[in-house]
This record gives sequence, structure tokens and C-alpha cells, in this order.
Amino acid sequence: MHKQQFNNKCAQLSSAGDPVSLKNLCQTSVENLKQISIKDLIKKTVMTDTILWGFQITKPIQMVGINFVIEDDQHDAIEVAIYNQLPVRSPIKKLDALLFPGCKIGIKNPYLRCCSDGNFMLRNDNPSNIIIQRPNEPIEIKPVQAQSENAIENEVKEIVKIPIAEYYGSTIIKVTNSNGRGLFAFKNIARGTNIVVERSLGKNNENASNFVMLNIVGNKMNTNSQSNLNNMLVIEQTNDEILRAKLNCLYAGNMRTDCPNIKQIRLNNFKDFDTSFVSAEMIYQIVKFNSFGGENEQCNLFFIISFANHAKQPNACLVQEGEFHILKALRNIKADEEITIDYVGGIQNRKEALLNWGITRE
Ligand SMILES: C[S@@+](CC[C@H](N)C(=O)[O-])C[C@H]1O[C@@H](n2cnc3c(N)ncnc32)[C@H](O)[C@@H]1O
Repeated sequence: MHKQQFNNKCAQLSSAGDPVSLKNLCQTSVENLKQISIKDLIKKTVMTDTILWGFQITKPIQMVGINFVIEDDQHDAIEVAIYNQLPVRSPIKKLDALLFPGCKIGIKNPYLRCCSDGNFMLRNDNPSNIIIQRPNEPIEIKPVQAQSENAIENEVKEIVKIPIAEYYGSTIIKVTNSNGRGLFAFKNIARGTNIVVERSLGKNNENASNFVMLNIVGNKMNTNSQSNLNNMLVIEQTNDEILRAKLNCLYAGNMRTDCPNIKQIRLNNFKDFDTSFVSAEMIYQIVKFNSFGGENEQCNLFFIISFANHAKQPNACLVQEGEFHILKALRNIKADEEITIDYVGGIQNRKEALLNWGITRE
């Protein structure tokens, strides 16, 4: 088929639409719609006066419509096909900037349509039925120059495909038997999976380069970067309630048994959290016990990743891609297993380095 014919065909298909979906225009405001989950959907039925919220977990693909997968707060996933959002055959760049993993998607009056291949997916032809909340603008993923032909090269190739938004994966925070609170898997996680993608707290990594950190190289940040981060956090908390909530939650880590609810955090719901101002002394303690230094001696503090405890033989590691840090599975991790990292991988005097976190034996 010639390009022109192909375009015409696409345009025809697009304008023809799905009659049920085309008629399904929801003009009710979000507050007046009942919130439902993927499990509540009924096949071949328009769920009138309801809204389904989910997080986009795949990149979009464009055929006639735009298809991608969303996951709801029950961790069920479904494919969504939306039509008439963008002209047929819009440039990929435009599409990637509109819809990317991490976006929160609201679908008014969801309609579970049976496709010609027998599968079911949510179909929508009315752009006003779709609410797209972008967590942040996607970063441009630059091709990374492979430095050698070893493991790093493979690691780089994998990473380049990935992070454009924060993501908290199949994780839950629970109290451990002996190391305070810790990060756990609530589902089986396959080796190589990006379990959590996070930016470090405090804007201290403006000079971060596109490098890969296969392991954490101890808490060896220089005094400069650590005190720089402390100062940043003291100032930044003034206008940032969520940052205060996160810092309060990290303070006095091991002494606490209250575990932040990741489900709530996914929805950016921090309203039950302590958002009081955090003193400079508290910030010093938080950074000391929860931050990790990178190869460039930069000091990184996280929220979710900082709940990962140390192990000599960990099942995960931290890698960095630009402004994002990725907690990556080193092997298959079973549901309910604790997710651990080696705080001092690559350091000669492990014992001494571990004392930075108050860890006296491995
Ligand atoms: C990055 S935080 C980890 C989360 C922390 N357990 C909490 O409850 O908030 C690091 C702190 O956890 C504790 N910790 C982590 N791994 C440990 C280990 N293998 N043995 C003993 N304590 C550990 C230490 O107190 C350390 O300062």
C-alpha cells in the first residue's frame, strides 16, 4: 500500500470510530463520578457515571489510536486505546511527550470493548473523557556512549530505554526482625527489573553526568557534598510540604515502626503525614543514616530507596541515569522477600565504611 493510501486508510478508520465509544461522552465532573477499579469493569459495557484511575506503565504505541497499559491501585493492569487525542501518525516525539510511563490517567465512563482479536481493552473516542496528569516533563534520553565491552555496556543499553518518571514498583515498607524498617517485594520480581525509579531528595545533583553506578560505593561523599545537601534540604523544605513529610518519615529510622504507605505515596497523597518543619539537626541525622554516596562522591538521599537495608549479598543494586536512580533486581526476588543493597560494594575497608550508618557487623 502506498504511503498516501495508508494515511487515507488510517484517517478513515480513525473517523469511523467505535459507535458505542463515540456516543459515550461524559460531561460529569470528576468529583461526581464514582471511582472504580479494573476488577469492577464489565465486558462490553459502558460504566456510566464512573471513573477509573491508573498509572501508565508502558510507553504508548500509535496505530490508528494510541495504545498503552495502565495499572490501578489494586495492581491490576489493562490496555487502553484512545482515539482522536492526536492526529493520526503524529510524530513519536509528540506522543511520548503527551503520554509516558508515570502519568496518572483518569478514564471517565470506561468501556471494556471486545476487539477483533478477542481481547478486551478500554476504548475511548472522546478526548474529554480522558484526564492526563503528568508527574513531570519527560527527560530526553540521550544515547550513552559505551565505554567498554564488559557488563557496564550491557547495563547502559538496558538503562537507556528506561526512566522518564519516578516509579515505585511492587514494593512495600515493613518492619524487619532486626534492622528497623525495610523495603519488601509484594510480588515476585524478575532479575533485571527496575524495581524503583527515584530522584534524590534535594536538588544537589545539577552536575550529575550520565554515568552508571553498578554498585553503591559506600557513604563516602565528601564533606562538601554532604553539607551542601544538608543546607539545600533546610532551605527547600520551606516551600515544600511533601519534602517535609518525607524527611519527617525518615528521621530516627530504626527507632520507628510506622511505615509509609506506598499506595498513598503513588497517589501523591501525603495528607496523613507529619509535615512540620524539620530542624537542621534532624536533617543532619537523616542525611547521615539514609544517604548513599556515588562514584563522583555525590551525596544522594532518597525516600523509598532509602528504606532498603544493607546486606553483604544483596538482591538489588543502585544504578544512576541522569537525574534518576534505579533500584535494580540483581536476581529473582520472591514475594515477601526483603530487598537489600550493598551499601559498601567496592570499598576495601567495609567494616569501617559501614560504621557511617551505625552498622557494626554484617
Ligand atoms: C538507609 S536506612 C535503612 C532504613 C532503616 N532501617 C529505617 O528503619 O528507616 C539505614 C539504616 O538502617 C539500619 N540498617 C540497614 N542495614 C542494616 C544491617 N544490615 N544491619 C544493621 N542495621 C542496618 C542502620 O541503622 C542504618 O543506619
